[in-house]
Amino acid sequence: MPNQNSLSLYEKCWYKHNFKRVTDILILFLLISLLCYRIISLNHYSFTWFVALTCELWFTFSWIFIFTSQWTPAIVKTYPDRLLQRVQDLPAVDLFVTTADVLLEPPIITLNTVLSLLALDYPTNKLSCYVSDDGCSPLTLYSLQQASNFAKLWILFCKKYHVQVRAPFRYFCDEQPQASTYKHSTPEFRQEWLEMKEMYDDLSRKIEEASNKSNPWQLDGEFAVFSNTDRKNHPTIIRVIWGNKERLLDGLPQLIYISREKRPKHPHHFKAGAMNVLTRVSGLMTNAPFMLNVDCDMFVNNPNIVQHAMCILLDSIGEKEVAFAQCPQQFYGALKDDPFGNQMVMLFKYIGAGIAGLQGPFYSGTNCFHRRKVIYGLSPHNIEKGTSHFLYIVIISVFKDTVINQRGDYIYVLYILVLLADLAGNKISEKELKQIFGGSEELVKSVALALEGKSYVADDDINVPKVLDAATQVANCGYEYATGWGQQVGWMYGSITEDVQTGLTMHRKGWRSEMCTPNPIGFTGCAPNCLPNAMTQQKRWATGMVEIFFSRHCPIFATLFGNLSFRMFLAYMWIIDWGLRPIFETFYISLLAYCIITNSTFFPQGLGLWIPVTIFTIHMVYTLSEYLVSGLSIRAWWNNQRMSRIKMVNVVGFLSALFKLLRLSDTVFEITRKDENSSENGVHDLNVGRFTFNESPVFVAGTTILFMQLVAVAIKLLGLQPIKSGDNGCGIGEILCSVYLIICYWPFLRGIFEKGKYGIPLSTIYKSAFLVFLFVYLCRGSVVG
Ligand SMILES: O=c1ccn([C@@H]2O[C@H](COP(=O)(O)OP(=O)(O)O[C@H]3O[C@H](CO)[C@@H](O)[C@H](O)[C@H]3O)[C@@H](O)[C@H]2O)c(=O)[nH]1
Ligand SMILES: [Mn+2]
Repeated sequence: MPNQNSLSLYEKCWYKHNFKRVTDILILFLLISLLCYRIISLNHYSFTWFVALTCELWFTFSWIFIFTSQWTPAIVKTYPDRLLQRVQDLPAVDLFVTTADVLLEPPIITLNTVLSLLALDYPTNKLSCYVSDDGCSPLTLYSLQQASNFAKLWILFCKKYHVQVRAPFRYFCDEQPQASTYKHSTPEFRQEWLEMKEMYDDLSRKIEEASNKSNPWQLDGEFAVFSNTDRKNHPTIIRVIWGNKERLLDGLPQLIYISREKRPKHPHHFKAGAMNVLTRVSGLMTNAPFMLNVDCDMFVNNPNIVQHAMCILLDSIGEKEVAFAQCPQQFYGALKDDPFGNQMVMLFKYIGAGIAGLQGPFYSGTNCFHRRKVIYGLSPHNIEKGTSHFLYIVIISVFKDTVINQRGDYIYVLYILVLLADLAGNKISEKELKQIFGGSEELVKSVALALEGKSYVADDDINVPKVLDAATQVANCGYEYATGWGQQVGWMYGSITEDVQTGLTMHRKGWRSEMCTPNPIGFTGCAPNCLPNAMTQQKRWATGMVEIFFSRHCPIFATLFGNLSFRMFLAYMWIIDWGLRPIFETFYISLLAYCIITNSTFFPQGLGLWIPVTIFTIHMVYTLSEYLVSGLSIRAWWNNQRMSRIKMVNVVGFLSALFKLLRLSDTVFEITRKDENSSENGVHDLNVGRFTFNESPVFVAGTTILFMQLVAVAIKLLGLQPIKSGDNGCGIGEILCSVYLIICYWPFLRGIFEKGKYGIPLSTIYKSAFLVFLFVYLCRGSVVG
């Protein structure tokens, strides 16, 4: 029997989906045939054929991104029992929670997430929880203070009865304790259960009352700092809600509230900015070598999740190669049959596992365990970086003016410093550290120690003026000026999908990442539960991806000049394609309507028509079979098919990134609304899952597509198409596709005739009608012309 100490703490197993591979290759083959067909039938050459060829070329690329991403899926198995045998003294972990708006993210949700973190099955003296409040709300601070009183008893209760879900609102959502799920269903347990539930109800009532209090909130005593503050204009506020000076094993993990300074005209970089402040403040207070970050709605679903993640990060190989351990995102209270296509079950199952089998999962912004030193810019030791980094320096020098932002020269110097330091074996002098990490002596000291893998604690008691002053300094908005934060170190700036971009910089340096998927899964949160929220989230992602593609973080550079593996590059292109593909889809869909309106054709003729028909049929049948095999319904499959059409025309995301690139406007991080009981109140509601609309431009795009197809089909039915001599008029293929799109957009069609939130606003209808009028006019013009 092998020695326990020689066994690895986690294992990664690759597996094959043979049937999937065959289907994927078949589709690729058909796509390439279609391209060949286009090219050899150049005698049809026209503008429409050129547009069709370009779009189909892109769709083929898209397919390559997808199928290479899911070609070699892998699964990771972790062994926490081996970890506990081997590691006597578990490392400290700083827990970060971000919240930004008390209306969209009710404090009761944040509080539940915090409670679930405080109750983790991990030595409590090793945990410190930092809550960043970009909303600067006294209500959030108040809720956390109230929570800390409740937390002591809650933690005891959870540990005593091995509660799995430690977010009380989920645990108590049943009126009765579910006896079957607890071994300890004794009278004593039932009694304690009732007491805890009562206490939690009290707590939530208190917070609800405080939320409903008329404005302004009573700002006296401890809350006086919040008077005269605006969420966009206020000083730094840091409160140690619970310090654990003695570092008692059975105490409460430390709990710290931070609202970073905000001033108008100062860039705040949304979540990335908040994460960097959390990193610096925690660097001064606890400086744990590992950090977990979660969105305010992502509560712990497996109390042993830290041990599982540590198996990956402390493993002898993982230690040298793995930058972060990412837990998947799963959602509670899922609506039946996934009407808005945002549960992403299949996506995680196939592509998620596939990418995990490459250089590792993307960092997805939440549920992720990071190594502090990697966040501080360290590269893996065992990667040969000599030549590629030298090349990188040369390239950066050549493209300095175009690739690097306005603070060009300064950032450039920093770049070279970091790269040279990398080459010289990761030794950076204190002066250079100061240039990169900013002017705080204490922070620089703690960074130097963190980079060497040593811990640093300013003071046992974090609640003393010395520590708080230093922490306030690094949370102020001027601190980052002319430093490397957001450029070389910390969470990266420049894209509103800071997560993908930050993960990419790590992969570029040659780090790997691993998926951490114990059973039960580590975290659960809430997915958008109405169409406008789902579309806004999609739009944000699309924008962020385009921002990354057109920046110096573009994966093409990362694979050419960095250590991003080629297949990982294709995987990144798969996600970036969320932002690029809508453009091609929109052109393709418009082409369809154009051909019907002008009585022309862009589909292949004769036998060639079978190519797209076969691609479509195989794809539909195969995806359906995947859904059924995974135990999902036909309805769920259809909803996802439909939503992928509806979301893909979300060109608005692309356009807002384009406007930013052209410096016409700036992008905004629109926060996703979180609801405490997204499912419960919907179970008996027949309207749950029904499409609702608002004035958002994303609906103008959808309504325009629908009108376009309706007009096209009407023109065909009414025989208003121009007469064409010869046989190259519009055929059945175009009509069928158009009808298919109308079926996908059926909820929009209903929305035109509905009132209130179920109806598409008149202003949207007018805008779309105008656009379609223009489109038809131009189409007709092109025929006459
Ligand atoms: O200025 C801001 C904006 C957002 N947030 C926080 O960032 C988190 C993510 O926002 P959310 O609206 O929940 O984003 P999601 O739609 O869930 O987006 C996903 O994608 C984002 C990037 O677009 C990542 O940042 C998220 O972690 C990831 O869950 C939340 O906790 C917010 O409180 C801030 O702290 N400051
Ligand atoms: Mn979120």
